[in-house]
Amino acid sequence: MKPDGLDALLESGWTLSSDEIAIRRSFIFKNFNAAFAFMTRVAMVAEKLDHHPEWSNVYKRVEVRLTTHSAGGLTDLDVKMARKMDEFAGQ
Ligand SMILES: C[C@H](O)[C@H](O)[C@H]1CNC2=NC(N)=NC(=O)C2=N1
Repeated sequence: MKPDGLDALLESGWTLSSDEIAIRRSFIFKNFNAAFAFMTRVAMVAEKLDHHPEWSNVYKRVEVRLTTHSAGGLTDLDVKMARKMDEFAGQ
């Protein structure tokens, strides 16, 4: 069952994994400081929602994968996190 809002995310830069259990996006910032500031802001939301991204950072790039481990697929929480990330990244 696809969560509400997923299609809009997929039209705005997020991509669905081939097994359809996760979405991904690559964010590029102006420098490492901006990338790390983004990650810090997202970390606060992740703790609040008890929903955590899989991500990696190299210099000014942050690669994100969102899925709900307990559900084995995508839920409303992934959509919520993706929207927050887009907002914080100015996307
Ligand atoms: C015990 C704790 O609530 C769970 O492990 C939470 C933490 N963060 C989580 N994050 C994500 N992405 N999926 C989960 O199922 C999940 N579960």
